[in-house]
Amino acid sequence: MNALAATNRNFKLAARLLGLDSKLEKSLLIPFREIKVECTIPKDDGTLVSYVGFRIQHDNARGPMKGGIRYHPEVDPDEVNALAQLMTWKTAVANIPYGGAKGGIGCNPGELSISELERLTRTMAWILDEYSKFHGYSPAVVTGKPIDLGGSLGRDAATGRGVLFATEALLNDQGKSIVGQRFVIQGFGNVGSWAAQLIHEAGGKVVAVSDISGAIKDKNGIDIPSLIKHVKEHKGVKGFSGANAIEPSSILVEDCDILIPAALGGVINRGNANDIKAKIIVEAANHPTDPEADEILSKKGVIILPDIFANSGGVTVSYFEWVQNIQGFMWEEEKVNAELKKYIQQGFKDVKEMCKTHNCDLRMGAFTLGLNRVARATVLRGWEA
Ligand SMILES: NC(=O)C1=CN([C@@H]2O[C@H](COP(=O)(O)OP(=O)(O)OC[C@H]3O[C@@H](n4cnc5c(N)ncnc54)[C@H](OP(=O)(O)O)[C@@H]3O)[C@@H](O)[C@H]2O)C=CC1
Ligand SMILES: O=C(O)CCC(=O)C(=O)O
Repeated sequence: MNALAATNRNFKLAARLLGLDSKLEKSLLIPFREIKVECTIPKDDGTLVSYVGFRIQHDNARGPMKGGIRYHPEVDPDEVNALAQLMTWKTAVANIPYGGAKGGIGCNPGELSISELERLTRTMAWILDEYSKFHGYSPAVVTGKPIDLGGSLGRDAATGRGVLFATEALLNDQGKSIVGQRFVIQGFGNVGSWAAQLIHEAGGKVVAVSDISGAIKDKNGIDIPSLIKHVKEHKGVKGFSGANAIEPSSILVEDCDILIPAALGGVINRGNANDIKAKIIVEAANHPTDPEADEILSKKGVIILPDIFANSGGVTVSYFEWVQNIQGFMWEEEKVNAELKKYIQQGFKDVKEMCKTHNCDLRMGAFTLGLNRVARATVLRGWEA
């Protein structure tokens, strides 16, 4: 099932649980605005190359439409649409004053030089610069900026740290702690590597990890600081001497207590769901689990902390960055992390409350929470059937 069909299905299930008015339901599903552009840029060798880009703004009932940009050769409008919609529910679950949006550019960023990348998009600092050329210096218009240009301390680690806090909230609810839990992590980029490092520091055992270069395993727990050093030097987990190489395709079905997909969408599907051994899945990636897999995993008793809650640490600290820019006052990293913890703990309580009210799993708890908040804001702003 493609990302949009899967997201729409979850949306419709949640709308039914909430008993949402059918016209309101339809209006919440349709994106506010979809933009497609062709970016033609000169390559470093002087030839011209064209890339397609999308920006989908899904909903602004609760505030400005917020969301990142995905650079991937196979990015398509349906996927960006699904990701934009997920941002609307995610910002509502996190209870931050934003709507949802997402961008996508059909390119392989690894194949572009720094100057080609700047010509194509301009990254966060370049976006700030471009906007400021026309409107005056405006740091709050973009988040994820370098610290020197008004970025927030703690933003780099925020999604991984949020994953840790979300996992702790669930384990505490079960009367357990992170100490000694065995984790498998797919993806060792920004989110996966920070999650691994923070879980390791908190006493969890990361027993297997993968990235595009390969996969490694040590059932006694991988030394994550040494692995991070290795990845910096060798550009991937492959060849790390402190663990054994395993088949990358087996990463999701490795023996563990908690599985963290932190790479791509759609990786947990009916092809592998039956073989998953984890008792808990924490969705650090966006939409890693297909609805068919959701059903299989639910029958197996696997608990899933859904993406729109589990990976909300990133956009929450982006919100803190925006707040700091507007205040003109930079917070200490301890404050950023402490505030993030409060938001994630409150989010978990709110999701659980919806699970109780609607007798549903955590994914539907999060979807009903997000939808309900956006629906309320829409009606309060004067929506008429
Ligand atoms: N960054 C953020 O703040 C947020 C990110 N997310 C989501 O988290 C996920 C990861 O994002 P992020 O860490 O920022 O991205 P990165 O690009 O930094 O990292 C992605 C990681 O996944 C690896 N990877 C790619 N393909 C595969 C594959 N087939 N098998 C195993 N590993 C693979 C990459 O390997 P390699 O490096 O070798 O290419 C890399 O280690 C995405 O779904 C993103 O949407 C969600 C919320 C916020
Ligand atoms: O920090 C941001 O605003 C981007 C967050 C995002 O794109 C996501 O949560 O998927």
